[in-house]
Amino acid sequence: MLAVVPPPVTVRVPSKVNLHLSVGDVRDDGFHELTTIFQALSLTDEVTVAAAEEPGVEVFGEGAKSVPTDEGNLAWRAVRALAEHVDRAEDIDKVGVVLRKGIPVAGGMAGGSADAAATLVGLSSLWKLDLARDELAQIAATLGSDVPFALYGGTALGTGRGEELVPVLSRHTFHWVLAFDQRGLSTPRVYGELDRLRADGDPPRVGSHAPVVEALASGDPKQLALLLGNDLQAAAVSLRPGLRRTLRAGVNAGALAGTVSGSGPTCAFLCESADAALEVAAELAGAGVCRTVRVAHGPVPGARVVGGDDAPRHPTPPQVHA
Ligand SMILES: C[C@@](CO)(OP(=O)(O)O)[C@H](O)COP(=O)(O)OP(=O)(O)OC[C@H]1O[C@@H](n2ccc(N)nc2=O)[C@H](O)[C@@H]1O
Ligand SMILES: Nc1ncnc2c1ncn2[C@@H]1O[C@H](COP(=O)(O)OP(=O)(O)O)[C@@H](O)[C@H]1O
Repeated sequence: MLAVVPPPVTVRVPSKVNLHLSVGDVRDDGFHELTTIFQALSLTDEVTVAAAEEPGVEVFGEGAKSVPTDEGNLAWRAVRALAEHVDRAEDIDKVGVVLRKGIPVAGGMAGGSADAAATLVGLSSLWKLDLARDELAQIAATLGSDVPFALYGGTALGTGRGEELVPVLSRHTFHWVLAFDQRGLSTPRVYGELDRLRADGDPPRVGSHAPVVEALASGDPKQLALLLGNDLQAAAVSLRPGLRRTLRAGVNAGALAGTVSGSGPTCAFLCESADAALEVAAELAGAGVCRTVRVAHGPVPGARVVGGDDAPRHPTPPQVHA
């Protein structure tokens, strides 16, 4: 009898920007207590999970050369974690994962976390596991602090180490320009630099997240722009001083405000409209302060199946290269 091979499953998964990131004390487990507001953006990765004779991960696209393809890849860790969760560890020898990256690697936009979340969704579909998203989120949290958010997407308040999520009402669509830097920044290094800055002095801290929640409900980008804040920004700028110039250039190009995304070095600029974002992107691309510029909008949904390999592809967001 012929074995029935299930068709490959492709999952599209968003990046994120932290609209507000308040870093508290270091906990006993080495993680920092966070209060953050995530927004999922239309800059995405696509992850295909398939039954394969050769198991493993292949990576294409943005920054592919710097992504590990061994056990260090978060997508592969997701395969292992899900397989162990459903008692099918022996079956991972028949799983292949292909990553098509649009999210910059080590860019502060949670690309690796996105791939892990997409792999959980893709493999549970391939294996017809019918697991609730909340169950996947529990596995996701073991893989990284940002992984649960990539499953849900939208706009959410994250607490704990970032993995405890509550949705936040966000009216309308916000338009962003993203400036990718030449090289990535390591997340643990940026948290370490913040600890060092705080030991030496008192870098400014963002206030309460409550006004950000109100601005999101109002849907007014001008109101939100005044409130963007990130405690990790000082640390990212300390490690990569050129980011100061990038942040200035985005605002000079007409953005309402700019922020370092998470641990950086990607800078995210909030714009008044989709047209304004295209204008800011074009001007920023010409300013010579970053490697590449992209436009994106948010909020968008979390990791979701878009079909098999031959399913029609959605257009990627317009891209402007520096
Ligand atoms: C900074 C943020 C903001 O959303 O995102 P990125 O900029 O990396 O995308 C996150 O806190 C990153 O989350 P994620 O990248 O999943 O981090 P994890 O793998 O869980 O942890 C990597 C390392 O970051 C530090 N870490 C992470 C989260 C946290 N609440 N406190 C920490 O101190 C720890 O040094 C940890 O060993
Ligand atoms: N699937 C993946 N995509 C990108 N990076 C990955 C992946 N799996 C593991 N990594 C490693 O994780 C590091 C952080 O990657 P990423 O999630 O893109 O950045 P950030 O934590 O800044 O949002 C990378 O430098 C890379 O070595």
